[in-house]
Amino acid sequence: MEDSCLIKIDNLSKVFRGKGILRNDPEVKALDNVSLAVKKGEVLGIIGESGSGKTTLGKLILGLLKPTSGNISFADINNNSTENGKPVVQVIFQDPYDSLSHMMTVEQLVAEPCIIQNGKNVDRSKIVRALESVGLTPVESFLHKYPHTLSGGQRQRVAIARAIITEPDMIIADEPISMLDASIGVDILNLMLDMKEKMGITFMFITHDIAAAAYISDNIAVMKEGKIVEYGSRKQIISDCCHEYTRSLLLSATSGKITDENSCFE
Ligand SMILES: Nc1ncnc2c1ncn2[C@@H]1O[C@H](COP(=O)(O)OP(=O)(O)OP(=O)(O)O)[C@@H](O)[C@H]1O
Repeated sequence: MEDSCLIKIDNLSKVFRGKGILRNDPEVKALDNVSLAVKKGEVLGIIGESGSGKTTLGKLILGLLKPTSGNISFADINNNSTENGKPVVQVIFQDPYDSLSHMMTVEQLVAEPCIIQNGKNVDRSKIVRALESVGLTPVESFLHKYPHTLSGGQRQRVAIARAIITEPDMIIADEPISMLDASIGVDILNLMLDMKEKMGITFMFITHDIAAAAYISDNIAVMKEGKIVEYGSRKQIISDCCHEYTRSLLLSATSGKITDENSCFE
């Protein structure tokens, strides 16, 4: 694996077997021979319509699903946060209300991933730092709150604080802004960019919204029916895409308003 590479995916396929009592529902080939490299420190946008296999790809990287065939290799990171030298990969989901326990305070929610990872309590200062980094300040006013008392954007910030407290090498953000108002969504994208710059975190940004992908990504992979149909730098995908499907996503998303100058959200 090249030094610049954090994760290398080779010929990865995932077939979901038929469900139903007799397992006679048709098989679904959710991922079809996908090869892709995630580079250290980049934001890699994964875009495609519903059902194109984006979430399945994320779940395979996270180890939540087993591939039908193919291989995922991880760079040897040798940091202190893992025993096996593999990069720490965390996830942020679409619906922060669903992914956060309603019975836990913000302090407990942010501490939990560290307790699971290390089996011991977390320094309060670490929780405070994580909340500060995601802009939930003054921290004291958030520590004892429950998720239902927070706005959607604040809940997503708690979800991000939960991810960063484990000092991840990479975060898979699966449609993290699709349930938020546009301006709050841009704040979350800017927060992710900030974390990339300041903490060196690599992001895989899964979205059906090519405008959001264009705003934040260094490179973009376009998925259709389980395959990557086009891959390139943000500039190549926005200004010089080759595939008809990418062109149709660009047109339908913005009526042609996306440019290579990050202007889609301005
Ligand atoms: N556990 C499962 N069992 C059977 N089929 C599944 C399962 N998970 C996903 N699929 C199917 O695999 C295909 C890809 O799904 P996936 O969720 O990866 O797509 P997606 O691009 O993330 O879509 P969305 O944006 O709607 O989440 C779809 O046809 C979906 O119905």
